[in-house]
Amino acid sequence: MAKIYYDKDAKLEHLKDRKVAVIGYGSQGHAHALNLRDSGVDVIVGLYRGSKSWKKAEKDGFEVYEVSEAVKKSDFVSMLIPDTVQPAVYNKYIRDNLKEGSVLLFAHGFNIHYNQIIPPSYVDVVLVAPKSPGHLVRRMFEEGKGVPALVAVHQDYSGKALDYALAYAKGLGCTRAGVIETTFKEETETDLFGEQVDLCGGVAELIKATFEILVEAGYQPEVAYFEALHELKLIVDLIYEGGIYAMWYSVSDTAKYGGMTRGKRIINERVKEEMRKILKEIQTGEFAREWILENMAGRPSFYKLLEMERNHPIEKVGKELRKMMPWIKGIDVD
Ligand SMILES: NC(=O)C1=CN([C@@H]2O[C@H](COP(=O)(O)OP(=O)(O)OC[C@H]3O[C@@H](n4cnc5c(N)ncnc54)[C@H](OP(=O)(O)O)[C@@H]3O)[C@@H](O)[C@H]2O)C=CC1
Ligand SMILES: CC(=O)[C@](C)(O)C(=O)O
Repeated sequence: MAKIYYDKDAKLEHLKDRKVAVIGYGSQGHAHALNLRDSGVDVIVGLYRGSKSWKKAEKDGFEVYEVSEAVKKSDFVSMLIPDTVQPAVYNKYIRDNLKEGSVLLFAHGFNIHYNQIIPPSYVDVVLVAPKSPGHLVRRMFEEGKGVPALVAVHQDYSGKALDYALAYAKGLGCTRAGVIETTFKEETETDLFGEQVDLCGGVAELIKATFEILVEAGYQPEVAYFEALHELKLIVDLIYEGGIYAMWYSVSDTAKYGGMTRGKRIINERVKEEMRKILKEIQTGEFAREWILENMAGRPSFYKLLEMERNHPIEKVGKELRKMMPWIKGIDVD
């Protein structure tokens, strides 16, 4: 059984004399900066000139500096910019400004695990990876709750790297929920696998396929939306609250029988074989190389695919129907 760390196992005092430079102010960056400051940590923000996040961070009351300046003014650097730009920004603005004994923190292990960033020997290198989108890291903290996280130590120059990681996780509110110690390898490979076959990729394709097949069979798009997407949230909440069995317990016997017999025809052995191939591509670095090359080429496929997602018919139907549900907070995507 994994060792799980909670509030009692983490001491914010380890950050008492530290100045944390949160580099990036996006999904994770804004949440980390706000939660840490609310936890009494001294936080500044590092961005690039012209960043649309600069004004947001200033409006939230942070001192904002260009990345190199923020690193020079700090002894704890939190890398919360996109994985794809981290190596270039690190090499140009961070590496030569890191003080001996600084802590270099990541929220995803990609660039350390695939050797895209090689830190100097005189710093601690740690991971604090919230298992949640950034906006919920903030929302749950404000509600007095927390999201679980993974922590890992890649390099322990000070002998206290895990203490710093746990203190940071506590500052985010993650030790309220529980924090598991892992490795950069395990966090990276499981996170990539989950977001590709389940959380993002798999779920999105299942929702769209359900919607498309119902609509092409002549059912109303609105009915298809409620079945394929809206109700999924309610079902997943049941699973979140009490596990898959609690969901079976709560749905009708007809849904139990239909789901237990037909679900295995969807996620069948052929599908599982494809999932194992995807995991292999992650473990061998094949996916990482493909993603790095896609970015070096200017993201030709990435933007085309994203546009197709944005223009899928389910988006138009959903936007109209969600207007009828004012309790849905919504996320500003423009
Ligand atoms: N999104 C999530 O929920 C999760 C993300 N992570 C990890 O967190 C890290 C940050 O990801 P995420 O929060 O999603 O990133 P976002 O894309 O949401 O935010 C990126 C931030 O970095 C800024 N930025 C972009 N380029 C540069 C640059 N060259 N120099 C300085 N700042 C820059 C952006 O400013 P501007 O907008 O102005 O360009 C923005 O403020 C990644 O390692 C990711 O894997 C981990 C767990 C979950
Ligand atoms: C929220 C999370 O951890 C994801 C889906 O893996 C990500 O956004 O990188």
